[in-house]
Amino acid sequence: MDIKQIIGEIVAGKQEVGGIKQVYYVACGGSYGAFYPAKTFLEKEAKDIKVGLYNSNEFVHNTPKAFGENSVLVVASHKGNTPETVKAAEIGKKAGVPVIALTWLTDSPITEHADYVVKYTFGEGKDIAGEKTIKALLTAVEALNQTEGYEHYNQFLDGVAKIDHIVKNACKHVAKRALAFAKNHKDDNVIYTMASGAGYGAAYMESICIFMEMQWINSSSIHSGEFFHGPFEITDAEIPFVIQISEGSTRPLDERALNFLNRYAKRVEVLDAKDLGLSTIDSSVVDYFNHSLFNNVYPVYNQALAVEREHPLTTRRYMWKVEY
Ligand SMILES: O=P(O)(O)OC[C@H]1O[C@](O)(CO)[C@@H](O)[C@@H]1O
Repeated sequence: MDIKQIIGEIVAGKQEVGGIKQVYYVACGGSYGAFYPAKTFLEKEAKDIKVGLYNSNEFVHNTPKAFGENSVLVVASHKGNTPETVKAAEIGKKAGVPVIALTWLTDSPITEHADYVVKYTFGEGKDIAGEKTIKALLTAVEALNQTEGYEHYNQFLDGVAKIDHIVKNACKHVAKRALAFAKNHKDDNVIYTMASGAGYGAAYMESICIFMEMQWINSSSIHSGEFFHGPFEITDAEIPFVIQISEGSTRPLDERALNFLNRYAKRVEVLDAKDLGLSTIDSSVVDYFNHSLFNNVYPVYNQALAVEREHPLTTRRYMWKVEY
């Protein structure tokens, strides 16, 4: 069953009780970040459907009161075995809420508590349109289109059809810059990321899953709009930033932050979605494709950084090794 059919079945099943009123996205770490575009999509485009994005353990211990007969729960876990995400799915299943599980390993614990299991693409040469981020977005787009209606549905599907090509070209485009970045930053003990809008999740993932988890470099993902409300005080010629300049409605926030960095910082890596080819996607929907672009361009930098620092991306000292 594809996502359109899954949502169709859920919508039909909820007709008697008043339809879908809330969609909850629940996951941890990289999977949590991948839900960011779906969350921002429903926040902005839906009039009647409410959306929640939760860390799994927060959802388990602080379950929203509205979670119930009008809800849909979408969980994601790459290997399907993160205990708090499995628990969140179990809570959904027990409450009779339809649970959609996005996972790469379909033979995993999370699938025991899922009504619908959706496998996504992953790894070398993957189809970007089949990734977790786009699958999650499609649950949001279908939920909206099949209830309130979504005027830019066709433009969105056209964006899905274009994203793989755009991302693969962009990765080639940054290859040289990524090598230079890796050389320039190999000895840094802090690198900040900055972003806004639907693409913010990519900056969050780069900070927590790559710089902190996989490279043991201090980091924080600063929201471009929030930069001027505290973080900008740490700016100087030595402090490194990676800034995402998004395409779409929040671009002015990113440009304002970049203008400031251009005056007071010296070590700024600019990832501009416009330069990277995202503008071929219709402006009515382009916001929601920033994440897929940035999140797939970062690995070109990450591989180069890992080689230069002689610190493989697979190295962990605590994760999956000790009790936590
Ligand atoms: O539940 P998932 O998606 O398998 O995530 C497990 C782990 O993978 C990461 O997303 C990346 O290693 C971590 O943040 C997280 O703890």
